[in-house]
Amino acid sequence: MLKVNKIEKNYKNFHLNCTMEVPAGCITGLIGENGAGKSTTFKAIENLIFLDGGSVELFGKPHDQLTAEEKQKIGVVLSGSTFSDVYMIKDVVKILEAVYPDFEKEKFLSLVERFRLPQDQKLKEFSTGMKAKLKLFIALCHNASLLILDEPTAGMDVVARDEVLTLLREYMEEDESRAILISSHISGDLEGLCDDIYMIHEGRIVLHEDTDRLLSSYGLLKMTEERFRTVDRSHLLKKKKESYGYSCLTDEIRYYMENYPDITAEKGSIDEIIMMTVKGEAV
Ligand SMILES: Nc1ncnc2c1ncn2[C@@H]1O[C@H](COP(=O)(O)OP(=O)(O)OP(=O)(O)O)[C@@H](O)[C@H]1O
Repeated sequence: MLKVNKIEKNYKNFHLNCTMEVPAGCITGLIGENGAGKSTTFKAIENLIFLDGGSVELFGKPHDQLTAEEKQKIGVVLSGSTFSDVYMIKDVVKILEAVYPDFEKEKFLSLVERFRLPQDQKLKEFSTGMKAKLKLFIALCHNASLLILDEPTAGMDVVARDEVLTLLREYMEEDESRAILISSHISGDLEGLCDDIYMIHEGRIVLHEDTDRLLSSYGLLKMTEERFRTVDRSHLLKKKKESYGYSCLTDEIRYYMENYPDITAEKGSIDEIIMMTVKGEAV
């Protein structure tokens, strides 16, 4: 449904070089620290910035050749974008009715009620989390087949984040041919939601993995220096020197558990896997 093929974007101190794919029926996550290149990737997909190289395909077509109807099939949350502060929900509804032929007004208003957004206040009086929910409801309410969501949970508390993740799961359950690309720097949000996860660091994709495999097969191994010298390194991805020897990231934790009982093996959290992927040394 979405193919990002070796896109490049050069800023003064930043170079993006990214390849990724979002198939129909999948929720794909993009995770990375501040400044890693998530928003730049999303803007590139949305054709909001000029590319220095590569291409983006949406629904099998170059992204700059989509018809108005095809563009309506994409629901977008981008960081920063919002309506005028003086609008109230009823004004937003009027605009959405004019912009989207497929605008689902009843669904939109039921979400506004379900998530308790105030209908008698101007947007400038909305909290950050309320504004973030409003942006997401707009993306969800014009029957899009692909959602491109840049940090949709930014500014939300734990309860609101959980509610929103439930909403996204419901959206996929309604029609399994849909797809979602979602970014976050909070790994917990993506861990329980996404089918696969891309990690971006300094503009490059440093890891792409099925979420189940990431959680079941990746792990951290702790071993003495002596063991490190003799261990089979074919499934070691990164290493880090420690006082006791080495800690290593593996994508085959069971292999080491079965064959090296003297090695301490721990299933890593996604945050630990990211830290080792980014900060660890090549083996
Ligand atoms: N218009 C621009 N001009 C120059 N540099 C830019 C521009 N837009 C982004 N950058 C730089 O590109 C890099 C990536 O920024 P980007 O917003 O894509 O990161 P991000 O992963 O979305 O970060 P965050 O989690 O903080 O939102 C940063 O170093 C940023 O300073």
